[in-house]
Amino acid sequence: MKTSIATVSISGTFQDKLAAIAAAGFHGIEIFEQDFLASDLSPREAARMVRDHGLDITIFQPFRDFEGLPAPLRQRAFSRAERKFDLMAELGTDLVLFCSSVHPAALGGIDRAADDFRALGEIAATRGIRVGYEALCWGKHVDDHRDAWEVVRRADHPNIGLILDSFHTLGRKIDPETIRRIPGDKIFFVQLADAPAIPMDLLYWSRHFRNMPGEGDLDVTAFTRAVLATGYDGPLSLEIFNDQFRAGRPRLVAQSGYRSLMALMDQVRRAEPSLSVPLPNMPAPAAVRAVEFLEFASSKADAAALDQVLGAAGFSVAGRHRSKPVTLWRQGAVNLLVNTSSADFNLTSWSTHGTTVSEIGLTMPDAKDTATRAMALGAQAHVSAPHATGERDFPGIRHAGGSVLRFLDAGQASIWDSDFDVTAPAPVGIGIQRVDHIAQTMAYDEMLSWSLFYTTLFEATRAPMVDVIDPDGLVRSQALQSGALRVTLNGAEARRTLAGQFIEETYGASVQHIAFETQDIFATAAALAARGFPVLQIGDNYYGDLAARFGLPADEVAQLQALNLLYDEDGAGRFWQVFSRPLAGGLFLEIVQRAGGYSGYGGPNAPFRIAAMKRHLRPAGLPKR
Ligand SMILES: O=C(O)c1ccc(O)c(O)c1
Ligand SMILES: [Mg+2]
Repeated sequence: MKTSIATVSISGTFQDKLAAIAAAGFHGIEIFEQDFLASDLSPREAARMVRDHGLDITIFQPFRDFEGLPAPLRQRAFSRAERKFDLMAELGTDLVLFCSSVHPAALGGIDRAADDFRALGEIAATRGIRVGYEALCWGKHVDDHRDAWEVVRRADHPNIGLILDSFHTLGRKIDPETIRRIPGDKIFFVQLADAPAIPMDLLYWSRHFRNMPGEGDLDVTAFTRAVLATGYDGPLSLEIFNDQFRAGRPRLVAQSGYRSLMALMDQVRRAEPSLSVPLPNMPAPAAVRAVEFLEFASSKADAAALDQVLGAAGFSVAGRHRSKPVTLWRQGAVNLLVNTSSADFNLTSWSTHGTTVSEIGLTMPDAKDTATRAMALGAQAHVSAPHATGERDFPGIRHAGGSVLRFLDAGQASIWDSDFDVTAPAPVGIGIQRVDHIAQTMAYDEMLSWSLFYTTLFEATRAPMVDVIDPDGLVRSQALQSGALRVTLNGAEARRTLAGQFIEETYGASVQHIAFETQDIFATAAALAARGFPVLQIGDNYYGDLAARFGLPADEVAQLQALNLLYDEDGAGRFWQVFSRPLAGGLFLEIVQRAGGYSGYGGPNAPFRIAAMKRHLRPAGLPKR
């Protein structure tokens, strides 16, 4: 099976696109005519450039408004087609996509269209060209793959075949099972795209909101299963029209395309084992057992401030790494590592971002399996510096903002025995028991990619995306959960938002805050205040509104206010939060309590929290910028 992606899916010049697509591991590209025309390459130069990147041209597209035209428009459409066949000869490609007509003068009738394609097939045959017909779901007369197939069937010409595009089938809610009755050898090409379930005009939805399979809400897996059940063994090609991708980083978008195709094929194979899916086996996705540790990259001088905050949050030093200047801070089941090494990856991370979360250690049912799956999905391995004797090498991959995800084994001896001298007994602490969630900040146009990263690598679920109102712009938040791991991805569209500032000031660090869980937030918050933890002060207006919204008794509101706690409820339960002020670099901490199965993240409180942080960052008395 060949993997392919349309040039329209990736931003940049023709050359940028090719470089990103080749680096991501695709076999071929669909040349979207506009992308070629906009370059100043001759067809032969373009073809050479494609070959030099080790890629094939899988198809040339689109040719519009061909079938069903009356004379003299019909003759003109044929000569237009012949000119494109000339161009294809120079490009060295033999397959072209004709999409169903939207021409105002086009006449309906399956037989009329079939006659046009049969005549075209005769011309194409003399040039060794094959023509595929695709139903655009907004086509004037043909808007359904079943009608397009009927046109192809009646054209009855070896050089005329069908092209299927998951968007046009699924976007129009056509049952993909109907594909199973089409003979596989008459399907010339297959395009894949997903899209979020937002009701809107089909054409507009298609041209702006498509995304990679797995990033949206369409059942691309069912579509692909039906396609492969026909015996089709041609390319599977991503054709994604998306405004963010057009503006995004070519390499990241191409990588997520590759990841989405691999994960899709893996899903297809697992759902329908009788299908032949020509792809090497990869281990199944697993749920995260535990967030085993978070590691901060810092320096000797910078770590002092962090140490102070961790101490005030009830953590204490429980041990040290055997061979590196890494301190283990513990409380409950939370392990925080503070690395002050002036070498290797730690130095790179700290000098790029300042004190930053450089590694997240996750305990998996089988660490090697997770790492193998990550690599099969196109992840980059993180190569560690040589280890001292006795220390183990845990597989790691590159993650957002240049950080590392490290996989540890549930079954094996613990890293705390092999790599650390754990000296102190389990510290008492102030009630923090585990990591509740990790909040990662990124540019808005990277959110879909990182969300796909989690949902394809792990057995994970994603919540609906929510909007968070920052006084200076909108931040989108996407929560994901895999077993014990909860993450929130925050996408900053505006630079002056707190999230946008964080990205700018840390040169693109990822983890903006870590939330810990306690079972008694009132006791924990009181201890924080007593220990000099830099608690974020929440404005009085918030508490007035809280009393009104939830009908809380006055003494309870007063207690929340005294401790600077934020409060929320959902259908299931109750939720309390307390935040630190932004620490140097903008990183901050949160402590939460969940009761009765509350599953959110206090979204309604975010605007108040952000406003309070901004007041803190811009203290009264300083001139406004
Ligand atoms: O939006 C379009 O016009 C368009 C063009 C070619 C395609 O393959 C397609 O799916 C859509
Ligand atoms: Mg298409």
